Amino acid sequence: MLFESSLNLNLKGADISYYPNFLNINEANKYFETLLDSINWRQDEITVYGKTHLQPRLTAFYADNENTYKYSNIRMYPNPFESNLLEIKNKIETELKIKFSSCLANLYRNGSDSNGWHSDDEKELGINPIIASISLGAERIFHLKHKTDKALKTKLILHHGSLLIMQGETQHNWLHQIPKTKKDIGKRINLTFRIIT
Ligand SMILES: O=C(O)CCC(=O)C(=O)O
Ligand SMILES: [Fe+2]
Repeated sequence: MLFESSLNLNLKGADISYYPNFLNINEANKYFETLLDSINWRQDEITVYGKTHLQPRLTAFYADNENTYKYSNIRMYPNPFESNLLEIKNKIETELKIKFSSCLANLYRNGSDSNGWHSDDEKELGINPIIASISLGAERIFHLKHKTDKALKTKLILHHGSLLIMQGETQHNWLHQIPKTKKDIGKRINLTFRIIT
């Protein structure tokens, strides 16, 4: 059973579980190497608090429909799914028994790339979205903090081949980020499968 070693974070007003070995090492290595080249990576300009700057990572957006995804004042137009992403999507869907429509991919080129505090609460995700997030490559730290109760925060390392699932009220009550790190680390790919209708 793939999910035998899972961890529920047990956070107030959140439903987050973590599966460190969702992909085995051979699958994880293969997907990391192929997706670095096969994904249509780009660096967009975003506008946050009225200021426009380049996003501190590369991204790409894939979907099996035409629906766009708008966040931080950019609108992402989907590419059709490519074969490796489809394989991973199918594997997650088989395990979770949920269909995803879309995948937002992130490439953190080194420790200077990051993803600032946010919730995935855009209206096209619907209420209480489920997000399945795959990590490949360098390990990065995932920070979580409660929106109102300042005492509540936690962090976990996202391992190569792992799956993190956020669902329920998580995005209402919590923010997450991938901070920069001064460590000399390599590239990390993150794939967030979402339902965008
Ligand atoms: O890179 C990660 O693990 C998080 C990505 C993320 O939060 C997002 O794309 O919304
Ligand atoms: Fe996010």
